[in-house]
Amino acid sequence: MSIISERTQAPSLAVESFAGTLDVLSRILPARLLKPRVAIVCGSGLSTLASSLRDVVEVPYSSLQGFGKSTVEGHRSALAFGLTGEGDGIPVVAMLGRFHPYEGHSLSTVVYPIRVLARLGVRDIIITNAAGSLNPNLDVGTIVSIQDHLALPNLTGFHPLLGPTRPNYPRFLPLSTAYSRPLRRLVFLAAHALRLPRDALAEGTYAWVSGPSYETPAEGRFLSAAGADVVGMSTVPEVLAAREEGINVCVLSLVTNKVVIPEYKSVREEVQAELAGKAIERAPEAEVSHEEVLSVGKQKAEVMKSLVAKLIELIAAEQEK
Ligand SMILES: O=P(O)(O)O[C@H]1O[C@H](CO)[C@@H](O)[C@H]1O
Ligand code: HPA
Repeated sequence: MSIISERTQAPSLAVESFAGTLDVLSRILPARLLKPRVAIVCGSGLSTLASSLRDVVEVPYSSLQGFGKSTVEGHRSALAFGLTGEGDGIPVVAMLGRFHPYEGHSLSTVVYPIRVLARLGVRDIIITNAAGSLNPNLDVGTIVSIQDHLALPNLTGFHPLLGPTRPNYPRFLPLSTAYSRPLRRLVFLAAHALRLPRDALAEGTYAWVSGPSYETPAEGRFLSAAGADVVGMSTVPEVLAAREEGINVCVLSLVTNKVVIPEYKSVREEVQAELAGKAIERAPEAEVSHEEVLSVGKQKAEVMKSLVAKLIELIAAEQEK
């Protein structure tokens, strides 16, 4: 089996199921919710980002052809359609849970919901995730507005856009402006409007790794030396599909942990000191866990939620200009 068919499934299969998915949605949703103006993808532990929407209609992924099931704790499996903002409200759709390749989903399944959102008319997307910090200046709890990515899987052949050319899709997608500068500007204006402290929001580069293991110290050092500020196991495939569909992309990473990059202390010297009867100082060995990731998501849910809500208001105002 070729790399392409093994890794991506036939893209045409997914394309054929759009009609069924859109038909289900058009039967379930009231007209005012059927054309969302902005989409949110909720990262690990961040499904509450959609909890401030009103008049919500939740559509389980299980009722939508082509959607998988999210199996990761902290991810639900439903689309939430609702309104935000004052007056008539701004129609928004939130993905309560995403698919990661490490769960066993093909890359075409991972990005399928993004392609559905495009067909619902979404023009701007806010993709969120939980991420580990590789940059000593980015503390746990910081929100990072992503300006670029480093995707080793893409560079080595695990890429969501592999496959035959399709009509109306670019063969060679440019990515130098993938992370919309106008949207990143609105992120900082939203933070200003909310009077968030300066260090609550930073800018940085996201490294995509396949997971599901967290990074070894050497991998952490490698990604950091290569220019990445945060690392995670999602988002980049969604960004690529969104850009291919012509959607403007904004990514917000919540730093949930520091990637463990200790200074190596020689075990030989430690043993020699021990044998010589000298006192030895052992640094505690740290490990990251998904529980820690979820717990920071929970603690920071409110600030993320208000930032996303304000950002949607600003995006909607721009769309009307
Ligand atoms: O990127 P999201 O889905 O927020 O989740 C992040 O958290 C999980 C690891 O704790 C990984 O799936 C990683 O990508
Ligand atoms: N590494 C990879 N993905 C993650 C991390 C991490 O440290 N934290 C949250 N998602």
